[in-house]
Amino acid sequence: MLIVADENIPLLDAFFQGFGEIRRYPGRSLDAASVRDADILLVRSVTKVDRQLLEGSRVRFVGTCTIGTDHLDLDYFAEAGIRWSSAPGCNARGVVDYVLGSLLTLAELDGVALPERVYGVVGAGEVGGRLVRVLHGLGWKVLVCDPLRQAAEGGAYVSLDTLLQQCDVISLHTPLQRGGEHPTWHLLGQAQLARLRPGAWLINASRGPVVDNSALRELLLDREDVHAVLDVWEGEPQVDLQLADLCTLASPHIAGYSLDGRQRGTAQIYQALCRFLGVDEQVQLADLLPRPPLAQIELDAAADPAWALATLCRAVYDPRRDDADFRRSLSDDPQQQRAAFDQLRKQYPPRREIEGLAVRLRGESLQLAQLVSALGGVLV
Ligand SMILES: NC(=O)c1ccc[n+]([C@@H]2O[C@H](COP(=O)([O-])OP(=O)(O)OC[C@H]3O[C@@H](n4cnc5c(N)ncnc54)[C@H](O)[C@@H]3O)[C@@H](O)[C@H]2O)c1
Ligand SMILES: O=C(O)[C@H](O)[C@H](O)COP(=O)(O)O
Repeated sequence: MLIVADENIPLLDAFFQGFGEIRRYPGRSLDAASVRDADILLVRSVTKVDRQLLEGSRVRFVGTCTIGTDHLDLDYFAEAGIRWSSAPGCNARGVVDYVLGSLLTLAELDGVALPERVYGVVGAGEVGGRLVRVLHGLGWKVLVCDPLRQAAEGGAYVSLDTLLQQCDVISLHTPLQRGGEHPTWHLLGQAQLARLRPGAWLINASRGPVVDNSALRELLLDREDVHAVLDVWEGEPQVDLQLADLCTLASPHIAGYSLDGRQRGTAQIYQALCRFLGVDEQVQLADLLPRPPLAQIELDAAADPAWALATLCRAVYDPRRDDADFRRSLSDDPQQQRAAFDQLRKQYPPRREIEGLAVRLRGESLQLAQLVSALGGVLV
């Protein structure tokens, strides 16, 4: 069996070598010739997998080691009888950690207390749902907009208009949908952006085109009170340099790039492939994932909760490093800029997740215990 795979999928050998030959390619250069003889195709988000790529090939199964599926032509897969799998939720926690780290930075810049802000989460699936649970656990006020879940479940969801009107922080977690009943392409266009509250913070770690990037650039030129955090970009790896400059935090689509999340993505596709082939799983992620470098944190029960929150989050991950690396990489030469975007992602340093962080409390503090549990930490 021949497996053709994006070279940036971690643990390819560990999970897939038992199935046959693995041929690796840079994801952006995968073409019809490289996949023609493949039985199995394993990709990341940078490869458009459609009729043009697959027609005439032997590919029977496509696995994308990502949450997003907007790069897959699922209608074509159905027509051609090609089975597929994504990796739902694999790196959702990494995105939550990115949002938390961004909030901490924005709060310091604006001199505001995070519990006093009203949070708006757009899209409450794997990522947004986890974020809502963390924010609720911290006792902060959260409004959620998810018309699909609202229609399916009812409950306390609000419209995007209400969210924009009432929330100081807007965090976007929808898939990229160009059509259908609830399209998300330019969900935040000029009209919606103009409704951002004074001093609003906008975070987009979903897909670039969910926000009209030109409209956001114009807004930021006009509204110094607004902070934007962008991890994803319209047209990436090409980035609007002026927009990047106007963003308070900017990064090259790495919000979900925790080591755990990336390796989980591979593991989930391995499991899906085993199901497709009807074979038993031989490899377990738990045997491969290294121990986190931060073994444990000890907090005194008298610690200030705001300080404890920042300390716990930043001990694990601080997006300011990614912002700094990204800004250093930006170049007026478009080719160089695109290459640097991909390079930063390819060489992304190991980063772990806050969930599971072991925390010892010296003394008793219900407030700190609740904070640790809201973050997904484990009290030891
Ligand atoms: N930046 C990154 O590194 C990174 C990492 C992981 C996921 N993502 C992206 O984040 C997004 C969310 O991922 P997820 O795993 O939570 O997806 P998901 O499918 O689990 O959840 C998406 C939610 O959005 C809702 N939704 C759909 N259309 C909507 C609309 N018009 N308005 C409001 N809500 C709407 C859906 O009902 C669903 O509950 C995706 O675009 C994914 O590709 C980015
Ligand atoms: O969809 C996802 O899972 C994320 O956006 C993920 O971070 C994409 O990573 P990539 O496939 O571009 O390496």
